Amino acid sequence: MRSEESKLPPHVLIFPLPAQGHMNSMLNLAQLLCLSDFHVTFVVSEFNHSRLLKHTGTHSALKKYPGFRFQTIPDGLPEDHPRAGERAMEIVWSVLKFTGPCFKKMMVEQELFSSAGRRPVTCIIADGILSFAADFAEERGIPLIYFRTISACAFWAYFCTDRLVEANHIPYIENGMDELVECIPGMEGLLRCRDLPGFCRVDDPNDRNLWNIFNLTSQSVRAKALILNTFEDLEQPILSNILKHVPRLYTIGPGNAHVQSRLREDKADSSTTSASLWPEDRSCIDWLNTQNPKSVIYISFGSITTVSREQLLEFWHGLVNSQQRFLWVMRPDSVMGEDGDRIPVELERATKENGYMVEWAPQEEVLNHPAVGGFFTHSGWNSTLESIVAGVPMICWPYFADQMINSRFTSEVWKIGLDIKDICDRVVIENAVRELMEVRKDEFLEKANNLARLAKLASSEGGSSYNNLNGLVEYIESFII
Ligand SMILES: O=c1ccn([C@@H]2O[C@H](COP(=O)(O)OP(=O)(O)O[C@H]3O[C@H](CO)[C@@H](O)[C@H](O)[C@H]3O)[C@@H](O)[C@H]2O)c(=O)[nH]1
Ligand SMILES: C[C@H]1CC[C@@H]2C(C(=O)O)=CO[C@@H](O)[C@@H]21
Repeated sequence: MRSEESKLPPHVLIFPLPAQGHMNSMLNLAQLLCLSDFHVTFVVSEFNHSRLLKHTGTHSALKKYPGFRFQTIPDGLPEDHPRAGERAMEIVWSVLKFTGPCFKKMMVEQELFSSAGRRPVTCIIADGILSFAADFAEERGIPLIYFRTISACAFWAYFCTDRLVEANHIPYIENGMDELVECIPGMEGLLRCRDLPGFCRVDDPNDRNLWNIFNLTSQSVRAKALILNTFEDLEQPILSNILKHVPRLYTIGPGNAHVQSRLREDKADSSTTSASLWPEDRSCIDWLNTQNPKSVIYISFGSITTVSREQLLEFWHGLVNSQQRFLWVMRPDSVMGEDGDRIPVELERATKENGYMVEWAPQEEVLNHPAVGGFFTHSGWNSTLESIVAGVPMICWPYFADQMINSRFTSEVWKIGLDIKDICDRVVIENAVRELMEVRKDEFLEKANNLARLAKLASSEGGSSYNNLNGLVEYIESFII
C-alpha cells in the first residue's frame, strides 16, 4: 500500500435494493458512517438517481458529508416498469440477474471504486437479499457485511421457513389462517398463520418466491456480520435466537433517530435528509399547523402498495364516517385501474371537508407534528420505526412480505396499535379509527410514548444501538491492515 493511501479513511460501499424503503434505511447507515469520517460510495439505480435529481434536495443535503458519493447502476428494468404492487418482486429478480453481473464488472474495471483521495473499498455493506454481493466478496476476498432492512421478527420468521413447512404450516390454506404457529422459537403462542410473512401464503409448498426468499435469507450467514435496523429493547427475544446463527449481529436502529442523535452531538444541522423518489408536498405541513393537537390520523401505505378502486372507497368511507380529521398520502401510482379514475370526485369533495390529500409527504416531519395522533399504515419497517420514534400509535393494514408480521408485533407485542390485516371494510375501518383516536387513545399513547423514549435512549450516547454502531465502526477499521 502506498503511504498516502494508508492515511485515508475506510471506504465503505453501500448497496441497497433499488426501492424506497431499502434506500431510506441504508442511507441512514451511510450518514452514520460519514459522521465517523468514513468514505461512502452509495449504489443507486440509474432510474432512482434521476428521480432523486428531479424531485428532492437529496444531493445538496448530502453535501454536509464530504465523504459521501453516489454510484449509479442499471436495474435492468424498462423505464415504464411500475416497480410497485404485484410487480414489485420483479425488482428483486432483475437486480439479481442483471445488476449483479454489472456490479462485478464495474468493481473490477473501476478498481473497487478507488479514486484520488479514496482507497479501494474496504468493505461492502449490501442489502441482505443481494446474494451476488457474497459471491463477489468471496471471489475477491473483500469483507462483506449484510444489512437486512426488515425487522428482526420478520428476518427470523423467514429464517425458519423450513420449520414452518415441516410443521405443515405451509401451505396453510387447508388448516386455516387462524391456526397457531408454535414452531418459531421466541414467538410461541403469538403468531397465527395469517401473521406469517406474505410469501408463506402459497398453495404450492414448492413456490418459487417462498424458497427464493428463504434461500436469500439463509445465505446471510455468508457475510462477516449482519446489521439490522432495530434496537435491543424492541426485539430482544428474537435477537437472541438470530445470534445463534449469524457470526456477528449489529442492531443500530432506529436509523432515523440515530442519525438525529449523532448530528445533535456534532452540533450539526439535524434536519432530515430525505431521498424521496416522489416530490414531497410540504403544503400538508401548513394544513397540519391549523389542526388541534393529536387530532389527525395520517394515512400512508409506503412506496410499493397498490389498492383497487373498491378498496380505496372502503378506506374513504371508513375514514369519513369516523369523523376524524385525516391526512392521506395517495401516490400517483397507488390506485390500480384507469389513470383518469385515480381520485374519485366524491373522495375529493369529502377530503376538502375532513382532511387533506397529497401524493407524497415529508413523512418523518408529519409523524412528529403535534397535530398527528395516529398512523394508518401498511406496516413497512421504516414506517413502523418512524412511528415508534415519534410515539404515534398505529392502525395496521399490511399489504405483503414482512408487513404481515410487523403488524402482529405492533398490536400484540408492543401493544401500540390495532392490526386489521386481511379486512378492507368501511365499518371495520371506521371502528378502528375511532378506537385508536378516541376510545383507547390514552392507553395507546402511553405505550407509544414509552417505546419512543426507549428508541431514543437506544440511539443516544451509551444506548445499545449507539454502542453497537461504535463497535461496527471499529470492526470495519480493523479490515485495514
Ligand atoms: O408520503 C410518504 C410515504 C413514505 N415516505 C417514506 O418512505 C419510506 C417507506 O418505507 P416503508 O415504510 O418501509 O415502506 P415500503 O416503501 O413499502 O418499503 C419496503 O421496504 C421495507 C424495508 O425493507 C419493507 O419493510 C416493506 O415491507 C417494503 O414494502 C419511509 O421511510 C417513509 O418515511 C415518505 O417519505 N413520504
Ligand atoms: C420486494 C420485496 C422482496 C423482499 C424484500 C424485503 C425483504 O425481505 O428484505 C422486504 O420488503 C420488500 O421491499 C422486498
